[in-house]
Amino acid sequence: MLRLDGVRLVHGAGTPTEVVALDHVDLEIPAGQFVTVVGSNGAGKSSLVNVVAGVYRPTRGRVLLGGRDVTRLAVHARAGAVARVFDDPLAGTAPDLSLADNLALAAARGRRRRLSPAVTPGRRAGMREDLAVLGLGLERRLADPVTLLSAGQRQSVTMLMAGLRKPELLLLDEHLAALDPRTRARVLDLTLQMHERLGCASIMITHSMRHAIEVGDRLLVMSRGRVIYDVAGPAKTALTPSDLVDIVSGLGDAPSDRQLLAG
Ligand SMILES: Nc1ncnc2c1ncn2[C@@H]1O[C@H](COP(=O)(O)OP(=O)(O)OP(=O)(O)O)[C@@H](O)[C@H]1O
Repeated sequence: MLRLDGVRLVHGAGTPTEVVALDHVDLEIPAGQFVTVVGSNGAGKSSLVNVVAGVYRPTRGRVLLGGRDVTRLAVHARAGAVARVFDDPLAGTAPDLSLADNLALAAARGRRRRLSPAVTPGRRAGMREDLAVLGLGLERRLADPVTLLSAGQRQSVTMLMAGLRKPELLLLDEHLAALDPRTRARVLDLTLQMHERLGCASIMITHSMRHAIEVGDRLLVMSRGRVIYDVAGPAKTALTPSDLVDIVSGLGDAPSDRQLLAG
């Protein structure tokens, strides 16, 4: 379970370029829940994920993971519990290392490093099995540097790597954005299978209104650093993309920033 208590994040505090990226964010996401997040540019979606991942320390408030206060833990210190997939398919893997080495590094993430051969024959067999599940023939390419793989193949491998450490939390930062429609559908399937298998909490940032509505259990809309709309169940599935565009752009039924401030 992920919990944010009164999280505020200010960049450049006290300078002329001060920006309040997150403000009064209170959020609980139980294990097993898949949450989609939408909002216009600059709404605070990446800031939310960055605070949860430990990239930024909140100016105020707390972040709890599995009941543990991780607010002051650095990215590497929570890497065993939090996995993240970025929008750039090239960001999640080390390009010059082989597929096998990338998988070995991912499996070791968040663990104490030991001086032992990274890829034993036994581990190689396990990697082939894991890769075969992707259905991309990558189980025959363990020795290839990942730079030879297509964007969709790399993002699929990144998803696989994210799941290897059995994280409590999966952060998906527009991870489908750079993919063509067919690959996008395949990586989304893989994402949902992984979420089910891990039983973790997942947060998926998207600019696709259709995905935001159709995927997952709960939908959050962010605006100016706040969660202004939080919907689940039948009310979520009843939304249309056009309703959601209205809410995101401040024309719909979500409470306005003015109402939130008043309340
Ligand atoms: N490192 C930083 N330094 C200063 N300001 C920042 C920094 N990171 C984000 N911001 C500002 O914080 C606000 C929220 O940005 P954030 O990236 O979280 O928005 P977003 O909803 O993810 O937007 P997008 O959809 O464009 O990615 C913006 O005004 C942004 O310019």
